[in-house]
Amino acid sequence: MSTLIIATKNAGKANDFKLLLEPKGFEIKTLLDYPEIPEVEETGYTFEENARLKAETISALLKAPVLADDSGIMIDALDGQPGVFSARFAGEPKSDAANNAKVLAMLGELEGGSRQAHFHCTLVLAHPDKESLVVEGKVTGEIAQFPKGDNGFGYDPLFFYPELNKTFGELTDQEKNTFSHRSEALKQLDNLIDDWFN
Ligand SMILES: O=P(O)(O)OP(=O)(O)OP(=O)(O)OC[C@H]1O[C@@H](n2cnc3c(O)ncnc32)[C@H](O)[C@@H]1O
Ligand SMILES: [Mg+2]
Repeated sequence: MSTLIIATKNAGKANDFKLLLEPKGFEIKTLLDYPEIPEVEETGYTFEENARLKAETISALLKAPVLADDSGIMIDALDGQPGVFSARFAGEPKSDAANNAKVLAMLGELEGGSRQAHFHCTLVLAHPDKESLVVEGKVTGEIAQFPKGDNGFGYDPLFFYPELNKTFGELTDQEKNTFSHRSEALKQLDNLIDDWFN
């Protein structure tokens, strides 16, 4: 079985990756299993720059294959904000509740059609001796008028997905991992990963 280290400390993402990759035969570890690894500063201005920073830095340190995810939510009415700054949109310390409250306050009374948004995910798979692989995925929806559902993490309770008439916070793990930006990106990676590993 191949071990794959995910360069994340986000328990919600870690859960998504375990559900998506363990059935494919990978043993998944995350930075929660390597507390000695220092924080990688996300100094990039694009998802790809940040995902590369996380994957390539940790892969060099651990001398092992490492997958990193940089993701976020982009809201049309806010010119794509919070985007790359999604994790800390409402400042430090990072708080999902404060981020969601800030988004709702900024959108105010805007109606459904004007609340379009999408989640974006860039994945970078790095190896000390190989060119990194880069893939991406997205999913489109709307920002709900108020948070709904306790599942998932981050902006999931605000992200209304019209196809299922539910927010991502109301989806089961399996539903989220069928339709999410992360699963879209992993489908792209799936076509490439076997060749890359061998
Ligand atoms: O960098 P790592 O350690 O992976 O964890 P992070 O939470 O800081 O992750 P990012 O830098 O990629 O920031 C992504 C933010 O975008 C939001 N986000 C990304 N994917 C999401 C998802 O599937 N559901 C809800 N919110 C999501 C959430 O607020 C994340 O904190
Ligand atoms: Mg981060």
